[in-house]
Amino acid sequence: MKRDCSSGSQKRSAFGAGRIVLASLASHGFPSGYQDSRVKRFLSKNGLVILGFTFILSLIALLAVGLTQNKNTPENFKFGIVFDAGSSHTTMYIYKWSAEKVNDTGLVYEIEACKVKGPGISAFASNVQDIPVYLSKCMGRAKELIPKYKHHQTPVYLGATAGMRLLRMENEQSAKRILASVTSFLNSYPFNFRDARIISGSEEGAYGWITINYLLGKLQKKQNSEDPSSRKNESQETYGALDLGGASTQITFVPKDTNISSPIKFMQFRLYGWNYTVYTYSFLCYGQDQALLLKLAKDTVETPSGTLLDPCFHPGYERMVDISDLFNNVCTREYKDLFPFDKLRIQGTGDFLQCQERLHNLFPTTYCRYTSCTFNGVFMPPVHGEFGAFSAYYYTMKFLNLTSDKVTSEDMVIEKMKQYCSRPWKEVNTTYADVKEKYLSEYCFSGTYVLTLLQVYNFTDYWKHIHFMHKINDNAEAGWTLGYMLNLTNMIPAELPQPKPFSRPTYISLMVAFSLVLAIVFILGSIIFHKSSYFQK
Ligand SMILES: Nc1ccn([C@@H]2O[C@H](COP(=O)(O)OP(=O)(O)OP(=O)(O)O)[C@@H](O)[C@H]2O)c(=O)n1
Ligand SMILES: [Ca+2]
Repeated sequence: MKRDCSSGSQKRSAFGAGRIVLASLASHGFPSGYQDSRVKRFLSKNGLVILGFTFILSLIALLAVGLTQNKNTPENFKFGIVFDAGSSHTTMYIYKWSAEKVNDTGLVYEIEACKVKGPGISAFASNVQDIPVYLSKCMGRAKELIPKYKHHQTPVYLGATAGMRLLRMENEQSAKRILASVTSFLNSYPFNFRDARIISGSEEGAYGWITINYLLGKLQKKQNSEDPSSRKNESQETYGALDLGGASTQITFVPKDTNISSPIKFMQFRLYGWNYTVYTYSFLCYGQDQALLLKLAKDTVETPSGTLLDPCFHPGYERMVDISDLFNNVCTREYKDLFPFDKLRIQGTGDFLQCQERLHNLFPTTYCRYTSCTFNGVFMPPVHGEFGAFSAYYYTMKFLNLTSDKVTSEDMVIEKMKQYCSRPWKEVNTTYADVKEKYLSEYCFSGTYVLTLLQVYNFTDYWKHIHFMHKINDNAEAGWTLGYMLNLTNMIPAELPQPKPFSRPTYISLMVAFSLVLAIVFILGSIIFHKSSYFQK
């Protein structure tokens, strides 16, 4: 009882302002008790209406603020341009990604692969003045595809590979002049030009490895695995990378035993919170164009006659090669000799087994100072894991219809090659009239070369672990360029990005739920207060 009285008086005193209103109404001639109860009723009725109204308004405002803050605003995209200045040709890649999701993996898309018309950039040693015309078409394409207001913040890189490495060995000044001309031309565009340089063979191998594992989601998948032992799980393991160019070839993979003593320093990467120990090696002169020159040079030295019967070309195929072109090259220089002819006539015989025998001569494997070697006495740990084979590995095997996962053994490839090489050139040429003659005439050679190289690497009983690939998951082409850009723009963090505690829908739901609870508590409190003060009255 005592408690009730005291609470009633407290509540009445809280309405002190109401008393002043009552006093003024009383002075207008109403009996004060009557006026007091009417005003109280008015307040308790309309107070509830006002409170309810305010509650609905607040709820709408809260929802509006939450949704506006979190609504799907048009994504803010970023772009990056990388020129792959290879030995046989140059391609400009444009990549696009969402600025908000910069550190996630698999989110960068290749939106353009512009093939520069003409030879590789190293062919411009004596005509650097033609470089602007050479590159301008693809740069025009970049201006078209990237919104103007993004130009100044779009980085542009040019990386030159084995063709320029060979030119630098031959004539460093020429290589410098080419890069200077490229730099000044690319600098004249409104983009954010970063640099034009010759990348090393190890970089080429490592960035190719990063590219395919990024696109295959092998780096990010580990993010979801809390248990480090699950790294042993095959699906979590990285893919090795096999890249075959015109002038060099790279092999890169995480060896099974990373503790073996190695004369070559393994590369160490920390990506998304995991350490990787990676073996990579680049064989200069073992790209498929240089390997063909190497083979022809050796053949010419061994049987010096103006005509070469060549089992690596189709029967009926003929080609003339300048002796000066054949030997005026860093890769073949050691075979240079005086010949009584200045042109070599090649006549195809189309014999796969003989071709393979000759190609094996390019890979001396007897000499090895280490626990295991590949060829030329180069250390290489045993191949391990799955492999992605791209660039000329892919072009060649794709043409020969050998990229399917159903091709599970080397024998299947051998059978196909035997049959393909023996086909007369005339028939091949008419069947594939739409294929560039330079490529078409060499698929017997290059198919045999791919097979031989993989045998030398010891893939003979391991064929089913090779996956020939070009565009991965429709995102981007396999190659070193994407990995190069991801690295230079710091898009692959060393540590795992910290996830947000709540997803957006959870965040909004929690905000609404707690606001509702607050509002209900407030309304209930008000009702209880009004009721009790009313009854007390
Ligand atoms: N559709 C195609 C395209 C290219 N090629 C061959 O593939 C090789 C070049 O491969 P690529 O990866 O383009 O080499 P580059 O990058 O130019 O050379 P490198 O990496 O050695 O600098 C060349 O021998 C070319 O004839 C092919 O056989 N079929
Ligand atoms: Ca290449």
